[in-house]
Amino acid sequence: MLALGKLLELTLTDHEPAEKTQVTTRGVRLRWLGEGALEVRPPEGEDCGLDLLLSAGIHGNETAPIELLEKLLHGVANGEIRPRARVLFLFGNPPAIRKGERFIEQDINRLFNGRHELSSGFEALRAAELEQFARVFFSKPERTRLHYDLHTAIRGSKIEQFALYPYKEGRKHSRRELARLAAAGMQAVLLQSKSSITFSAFTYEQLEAEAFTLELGKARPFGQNEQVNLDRLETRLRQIIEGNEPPTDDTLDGLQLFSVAREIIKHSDSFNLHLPTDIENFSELAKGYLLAEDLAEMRWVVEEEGARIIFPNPKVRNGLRAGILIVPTSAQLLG
Ligand SMILES: O=C(O)CCC(=O)N[C@@H](CCC(=O)O)C(=O)O
Ligand SMILES: [Zn+2]
Repeated sequence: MLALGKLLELTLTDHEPAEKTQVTTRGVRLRWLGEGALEVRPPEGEDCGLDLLLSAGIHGNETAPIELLEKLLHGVANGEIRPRARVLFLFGNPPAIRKGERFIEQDINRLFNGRHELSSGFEALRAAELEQFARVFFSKPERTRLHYDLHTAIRGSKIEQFALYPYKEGRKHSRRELARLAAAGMQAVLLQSKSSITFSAFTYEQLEAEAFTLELGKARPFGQNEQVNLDRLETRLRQIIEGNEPPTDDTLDGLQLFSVAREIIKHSDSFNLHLPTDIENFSELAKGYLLAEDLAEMRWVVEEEGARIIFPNPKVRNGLRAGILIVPTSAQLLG
């Protein structure tokens, strides 16, 4: 296999390859762009016109998605996968991956869409660099742009695999993309209704990509991911990369759709979240339930019918989201 196919090894050992570009026997070009960043270009004449950004390790302890990207990249580098799409592989936070931790100083997935300019430190610089990798990659005109940012969650989930679909004023969520996600094994999609500061929100809002955060199971260390079944996603990604994806029907049967009712923001150190520490994502909360309290007698009481909670986390920094209250929605407004 070409040495550049071992991007994870290079990243884990903090090693810069001597040779930055390598070409497979099939004429596929691999180019190392910087730490944790590798571009794959299909041979001239075989390009199907898709630019696919695959990122993982935005949170360093979420290893199953990193292992999946490593497997796909090995397939490309040893000639088993024949890419017809341009692909950018990104490992988001290499120092955090090396330490097996979510982040070093601060959550990099709260520093996109310009937020890094208001901050400092390693993660702020890396967020700016990731934005630049993505901006350059998606700068070619008249091509289709797709970004999957792969994650696993801190806690277990009643719905194991799901996507978060960013929001941009005036832009409709695509039914075709939802069908593609269902075919890739996603069981639910959360349709966002406001701008955000995550990596997928950046590529969706600023670079005109179709972009998603994919949550694929529970975060565990490298080599301990047998319970995270990524077979359907892997199959679909291979097909997308090879440009031989079977057509999807647009019925969205079996795909549960949710919208955001409210984001729970932690305002102060007095924030108190009234949920068991082991509560699973998508747990239902009854109307009238006192979900959280903060200073100045601020109370978060559930008012919505069918409300569920995802990503509850009282340990986030003040000013950040400490959970999302979601409700079921319909496919009516899809484009
Ligand atoms: O398990 C958790 O609480 C967080 C899992 C995670 O990292 N989720 C992403 C979602 C990004 C998005 O909202 O699109 C995150 O919180 O960054
Ligand atoms: Zn994550």
